[in-house]
Amino acid sequence: MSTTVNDDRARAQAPASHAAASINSADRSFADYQTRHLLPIVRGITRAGCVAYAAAILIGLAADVIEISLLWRVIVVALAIGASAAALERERAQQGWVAYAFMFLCVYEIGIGVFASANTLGVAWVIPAFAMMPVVTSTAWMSYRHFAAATVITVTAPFVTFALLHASKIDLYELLTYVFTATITSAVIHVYFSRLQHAHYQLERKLLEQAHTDDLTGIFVRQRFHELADLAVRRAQHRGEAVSALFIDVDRFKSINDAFGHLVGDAALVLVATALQDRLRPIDVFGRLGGDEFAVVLPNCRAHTAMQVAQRLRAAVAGLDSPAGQLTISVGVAEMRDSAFGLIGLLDDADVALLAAKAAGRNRVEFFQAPE
Ligand SMILES: Nc1nc2c(ncn2[C@@H]2O[C@H](COP(=O)(O)OP(=O)(O)OP(=O)(O)O)[C@@H](O)[C@H]2O)c(=O)[nH]1
Repeated sequence: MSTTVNDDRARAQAPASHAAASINSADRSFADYQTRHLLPIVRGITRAGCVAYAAAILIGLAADVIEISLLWRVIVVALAIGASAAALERERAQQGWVAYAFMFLCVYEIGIGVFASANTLGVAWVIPAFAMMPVVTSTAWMSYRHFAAATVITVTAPFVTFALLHASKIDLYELLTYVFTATITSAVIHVYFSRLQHAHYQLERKLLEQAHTDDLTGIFVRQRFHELADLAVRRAQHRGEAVSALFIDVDRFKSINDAFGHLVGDAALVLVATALQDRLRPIDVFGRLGGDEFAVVLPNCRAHTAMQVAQRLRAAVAGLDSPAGQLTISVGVAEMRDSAFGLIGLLDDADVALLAAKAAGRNRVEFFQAPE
């Protein structure tokens, strides 16, 4: 599953008014989740189906009920079953594997019918196989629509087969009884499995959001910031674009805590984080590194522009109306010097510049000066 910086920002940081806009991306990620969790189940079912068909042929031959003159039919259809299972093994794209799952189902239903046509016991032998199909495949479908389509196939195919092979009335009644029961059972399994899947997906999302965002300020925590910033730096380097970073620290924050208490200190941190975030672009990666330290990675941004952004952020914080009196920040700015440096090198440079800003008196922006 690929997560873009924008998707992640939208999920983790979007205000409620943007919630509707992210519905589509939520749907997309549920489909990704299903591919992650459902595809192994579907592949397991198709592998088991291949083994079951091969076993049925061998048992049929051992029991001497397969008509040797018609053996080719069964073998041809067995190869088709194997081919559609093999296609499913290779496909990961959602549209593709769903299509192959339906193809496998159709070929398998035909395979059961062909098996009935090539053995001396006729349809009686395959009634359990037809009845098992809805139950066995009940968990494989991504939506109620897909499940309904699969049900139409698993219910229709045996009756078409029985009509073509002129099954007796008693066989038809037997089939009807089992397929009816199996279809109801499969619907129950599918509904409960889907609900479970949805609940698990929502829980997974919630836990990820909690793990990725700082509960005080609502912005990315250090680890997530590093992951997304690293991605942004690599992407910029791959495209040959400039990338810059800001290292930000609130000035004399300890004295704010000491003078006003930690609750007011917390409120000041929220004010600062919100003011900074509001002035950044959606593609910028912004995180809290810990305490009163923040960092920003600015993709496609040269030193000159990064300095302007930093000055804008500094001025915005200095203009905040805070219960802790005037708040100020110091900002260190650096532009990626050498592609071999990577994110860590870039942040190190910005950190050195931040120390220079602190040393020069705070409430300042300093650019990293590379040693001669
Ligand atoms: N209220 C509050 N305080 C925090 C939090 N995390 C860290 N701190 C405090 O933030 C202060 C950070 O101080 P420093 O950055 O070391 O120093 P400073 O006072 O800001 O001084 P300079 O950085 O040199 O300007 C410490 O006193 C921490 O206890 C938090 O989540 N809430």
